[in-house]
Amino acid sequence: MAVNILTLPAPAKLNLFLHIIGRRSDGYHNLQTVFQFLDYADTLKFYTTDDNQFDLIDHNSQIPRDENLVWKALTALKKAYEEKGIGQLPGCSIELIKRLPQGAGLGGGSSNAATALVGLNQLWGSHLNSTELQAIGRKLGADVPVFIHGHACFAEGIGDVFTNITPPTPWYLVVKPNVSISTAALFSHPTLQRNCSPVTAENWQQQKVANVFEPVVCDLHTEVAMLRRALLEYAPTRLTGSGACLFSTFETRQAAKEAQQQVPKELCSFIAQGQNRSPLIQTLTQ
Ligand SMILES: C[C@@](CO)(OP(=O)(O)O)[C@H](O)COP(=O)(O)OP(=O)(O)OC[C@H]1O[C@@H](n2ccc(N)nc2=O)[C@H](O)[C@@H]1O
Ligand SMILES: Nc1ncnc2c1ncn2[C@@H]1O[C@H](COP(=O)(O)OP(=O)(O)O)[C@@H](O)[C@H]1O
Repeated sequence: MAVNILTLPAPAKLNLFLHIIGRRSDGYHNLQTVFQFLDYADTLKFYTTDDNQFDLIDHNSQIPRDENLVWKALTALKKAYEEKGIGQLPGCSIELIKRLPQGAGLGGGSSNAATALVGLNQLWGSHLNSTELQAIGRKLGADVPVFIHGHACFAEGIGDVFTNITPPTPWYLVVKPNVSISTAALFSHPTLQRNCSPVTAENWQQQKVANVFEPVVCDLHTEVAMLRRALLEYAPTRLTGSGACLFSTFETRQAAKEAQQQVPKELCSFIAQGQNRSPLIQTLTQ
């Protein structure tokens, strides 16, 4: 009989701002951004298996197993353990319970991958440290390392070099317009601003920062532009990552709730509080 041995959250992130400061020879872009985690998450449940095999149980994401970042993380970590000469890993089945919308700029897939790496590493004997897990995660996606890092931070490089910060923890109303956005297509869009003046971990809040994807996404999708204008009536509002989610910032949950009531019902939306540490890391260090 399969036994549940570990349950971990895979939280959403917001990019409080996002600047591109240059293009790299490998096709990636050098960014500056601030990552903050939310208390809103997918869940990964880890089970023992009777036959010592590996499996992914995924009832609602519709992603083929081989393309699922949880499966890719499991495969990559198994390989790293084998390379270290640590053989005969205990079988394990991971159940993925999704709440985060996809293609949302909330990093759901990356967060799932990071949580799988951290959880499996714990189950298999914690042979890799955070830096080693981040190196494996980076190959799965630029956004994976920050979820392993686990602290709110100012990030540079491709989004994988971190300086911890303590941003305020307001309430966010997060709204996903009904549009689908490809991160890769946006990074190669001709009108994207790629030469922002650098800011620092110390001064970004005093500078006029923005998300460079926001004007491009609003030009491509009028529904995002309209929703942004509507939300701006209630609170400061910005795109997270490459979209499509917008987030509005409130001092109280009540104020966020009142604004949520004005958002058209067909748009998926939720209220979450900003966190200075990822709920995943909080769980592991309690
Ligand atoms: C824009 C951000 C901001 O946090 O988030 P999302 O909108 O995805 O949430 C990330 O940089 C997205 O990271 P992630 O989604 O992991 O990117 P990857 O899978 O590694 O790459 C997807 C595509 O984006 C491009 N890419 C990504 C990161 C980066 N610093 N420069 C890039 O040019 C890559 O060339 C690739 O074509
Ligand atoms: N477990 C997963 N959860 C969400 N998306 C996944 C997962 N595995 C693979 N993906 C793929 O990753 C892409 C980006 O998803 P996600 O990380 O949610 O992006 P974003 O931060 O851009 O919203 C999705 O289009 C999806 O096809």
